[in-house]
Amino acid sequence: GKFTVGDYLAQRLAEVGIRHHFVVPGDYNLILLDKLQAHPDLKEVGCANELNCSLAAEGYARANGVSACVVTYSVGALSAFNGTGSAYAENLPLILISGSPNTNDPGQYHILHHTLGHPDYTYQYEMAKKITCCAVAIPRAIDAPRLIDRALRASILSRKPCYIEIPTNLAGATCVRPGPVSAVTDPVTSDKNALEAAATCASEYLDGKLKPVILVGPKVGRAGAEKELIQFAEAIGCAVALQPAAKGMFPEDHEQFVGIFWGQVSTDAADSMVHWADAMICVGTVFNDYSTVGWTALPDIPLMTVDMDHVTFPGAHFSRVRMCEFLSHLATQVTFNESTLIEYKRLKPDPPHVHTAAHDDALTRKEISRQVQELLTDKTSLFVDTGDSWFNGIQLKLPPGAKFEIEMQWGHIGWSIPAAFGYALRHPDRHTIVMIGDGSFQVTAQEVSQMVRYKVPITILLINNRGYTIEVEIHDGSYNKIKNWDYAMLVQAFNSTDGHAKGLLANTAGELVDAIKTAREHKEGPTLIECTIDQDDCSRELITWGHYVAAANARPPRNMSV
Ligand SMILES: C/C(NCc1cnc(C)nc1N)=C(/S)[C@H](O)COP(=O)(O)OP(=O)(O)O
Ligand SMILES: [Mg+2]
Repeated sequence: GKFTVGDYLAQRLAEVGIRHHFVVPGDYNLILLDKLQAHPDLKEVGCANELNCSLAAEGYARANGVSACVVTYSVGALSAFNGTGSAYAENLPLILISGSPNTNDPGQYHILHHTLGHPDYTYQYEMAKKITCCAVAIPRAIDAPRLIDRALRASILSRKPCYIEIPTNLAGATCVRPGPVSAVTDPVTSDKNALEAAATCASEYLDGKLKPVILVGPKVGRAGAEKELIQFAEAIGCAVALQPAAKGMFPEDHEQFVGIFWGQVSTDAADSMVHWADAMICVGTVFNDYSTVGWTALPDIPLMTVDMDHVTFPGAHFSRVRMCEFLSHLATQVTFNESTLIEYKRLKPDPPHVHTAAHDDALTRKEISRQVQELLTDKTSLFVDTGDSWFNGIQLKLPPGAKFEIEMQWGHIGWSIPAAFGYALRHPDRHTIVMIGDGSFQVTAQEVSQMVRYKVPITILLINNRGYTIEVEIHDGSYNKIKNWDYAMLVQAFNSTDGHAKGLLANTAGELVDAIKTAREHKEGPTLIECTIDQDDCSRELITWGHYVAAANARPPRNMSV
C-alpha cells in the first residue's frame, strides 16, 4: 500500500533504535498507532494512563538511549508532559508524539472534544516548546520528513525530549520515504582546535596542583562517557568521588572510588577528600539544592568542568568539545598524580558492622538494607524512588556490573514503577529491583498491572512507614498522612483471571528472607513485598539532609521592606 506520514515516523523510530513504543490510544492518534503497529521492529506497549506512559518511556530511555511515548491530544498530552519534564531534567531523549485535530478544523472555528472549548488548538504545541529541545506540529504531509527529522536529531544530539504533533488526518496521508538515518543520528564531533586548546588549558589548570580529585556527575551516563571516564581516571590516578545522582556510573569496587560526595550525608568519607583537594575536575556534574544539601555542600576551590559538549576552567570556556572525546584525549596527556588516593587510603573508614536481625525481629530499615545488599549482583538494576529509599539506596555498595537508577533532578514520587517497567522491557537480561515508599507507590500503582500483562519479573520492595516521611523531616503537618492500602492484596487484584503478580507482606526479618526467596524464583511476573517499618524508622542521613533543605527553603525574600 501507499507509504504515509505514520510509516515515515515508524521507520525513523525503528532506525534510531526504538523497539518498544509506549501508548495510550485516543481518537486523535488511532490511525497513527496503526502505522506504528505495522512496522515489524516496533512493539506497542499499552499503559494505564499518560503520566505512567511518559514515565515508562523515561525509564526505557535510560536503558535504550532513546524512547517514544504516543498519546492523544490535550487530555493525553498534558499528563504526558510530566514524564517529558522528567526526561528534560534527567537529560533523556524521550520523543513525545501527540495526535491532534483534523487540519480542516482550525479554519472552520470548530469547537472540538478534549480541547479547552475554543477553536485555538495551538496551546499544546506552545506548552510543549517549554519542556522540550524541539517542538514541531506537522501542517501538511509534505512537511513531515523535514520536521520529524529535525525533532529527532535535536533530541538525540542534546539528550533532551522533543515533541511531534501529527493531525489525525495526516497520519495516513501519502509521504515520501526517509533518506539515510545518519542524517539524523550522526553526532557533532569536537572542534579539533577547541579540543586541543582545552587540553592545553587542562594541563595549565593541573600544573603545580598537589591534590586533584575527580567529581563525577549524572551527565557522564547520559553522554555515554563511562568508559572514557575510567580511562582518564586511571591515567591521572587520583581519587574519584561521585555525586548521588551519578551512583553506578563509575565502578564502586574500583580502587580509586572514594564514595558518594553528598555533603553531610556523604558515604565513605568522600566529603573529606573533596574538601581536601586543591584541584577539582567535575565531569558531568549538576549542583542543585538537593545534591548540595541545601547549598551547604559545594566544592570550595575553582573548578575545571567537563560537560556534555563544552569544557570550562576558571577564566576559560571551550565550546563544541564532546565529553567522551575530551576525556580520552586528556588521558593521553595528563600527568599521573595519585596523592589524593594515597591520602584516602589513610582516611578510608572501616566498613560499618552490620547487625543481622533475628528471624522474628520486627522489620527495620537497616535490616531491609542488609537483605537488599545481599540481593545485589552484576545483573541487578536497582531503582530508588524519591523518599528515604534515596538515602537507603545511596548507602548500598554496588557490585561490579550492577546498575543504579535515580531521578534526583525531577524527583517525581512514583516515577520508579513505570520507569522500571519501561527499563525492564528493554533489559529482560537484567534483574530489575525497585525500592519505593508507600506514598510514592500510591501515585503510579496502576503500572504494576502492565508488569503483569507483559510478564515482567520486577521485584518491588515497598517500604511502608505510613506516610510521607521525607516531608515529615523537612516540615511536618497533617498533610503528610496518607490512607494505608493493603498493598499485597492490591497487586494480586491486577491478576484478575490471568496474571502472575505476587503480593507478599513482611513484618519480620524472617518474613522478608522468605519473601525475597520467593521473588527471586518468580519469573512469570512482578513480586511486590510490602515491608512494614516504624514511622520514625528513617535514616539519619534523611533527617540531616531534611533540616538543611528546609533551611534553604526558608530563606527570607531579599531586601524585605518591613
Ligand atoms: C510527597 C513527597 N514529595 C513531594 C512530591 C509531590 N508530588 C510529586 C509528584 N512528587 C513529589 N516529590 C514525598 S518525597 C513523600 O515523602 C514520599 O513518601 P514515600 O514514598 O512514602 O517515601 P518516604 O516515606 O520515605 O518519604
Ligand atoms: Mg512513606
